Amino acid sequence: MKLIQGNLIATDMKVAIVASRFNDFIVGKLIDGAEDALLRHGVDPDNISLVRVPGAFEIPPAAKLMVNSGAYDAVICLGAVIRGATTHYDYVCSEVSKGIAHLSMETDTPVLFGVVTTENIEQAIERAGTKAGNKGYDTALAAIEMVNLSGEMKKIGK
Ligand SMILES: Nc1c(NC[C@H](O)[C@H](O)[C@H](O)CO)[nH]c(=O)[nH]c1=O
Ligand SMILES: CC(=O)[C@@H](O)COP(=O)(O)O
Repeated sequence: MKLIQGNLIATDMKVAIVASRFNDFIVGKLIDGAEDALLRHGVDPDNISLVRVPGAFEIPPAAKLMVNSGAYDAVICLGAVIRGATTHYDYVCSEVSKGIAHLSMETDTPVLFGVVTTENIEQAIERAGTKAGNKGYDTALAAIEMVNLSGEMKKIGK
């Protein structure tokens, strides 16, 4: 059986991070985690661009602009949506996940979903560098793997 998978080699990668400011106490930690993963896997700091948007709802349109620039090997989307007292949470989560998923399907550029969606602030803190790890780090690793995998899949049939 021929296994096709991506390595974690990132030395020549150009990466865009699109991160929302809402709940920045959490999102800032996700950005730190993503930057840590990228730098420790060899990405040049000058090849990382950070775009800040107001809230998670604004991530998909900003990510689309970064994809369409053609300047990046991957686009990492980071945010923190924490349930409040109304159904607003459900609509924001639904549209952000749908928007990022749709974008990832309409482009060959890997677009990664690093938006934590939690019932409360404690769950968000756990996923921003404490007992449940850092979802920003995890998402950046997935970006590196997908860029490598994309390169491998382009060799198929050649
Ligand atoms: N409640 C949260 C929001 N709400 C704001 C929206 O994302 C959007 O910016 C606004 O509706 C204007 O279009 N955003 C988050 O990222 N996290 C939340 O918990
Ligand atoms: C995820 C949200 O939009 C939420 O934080 C908004 O809070 P609320 O539902 O209390 O207005």
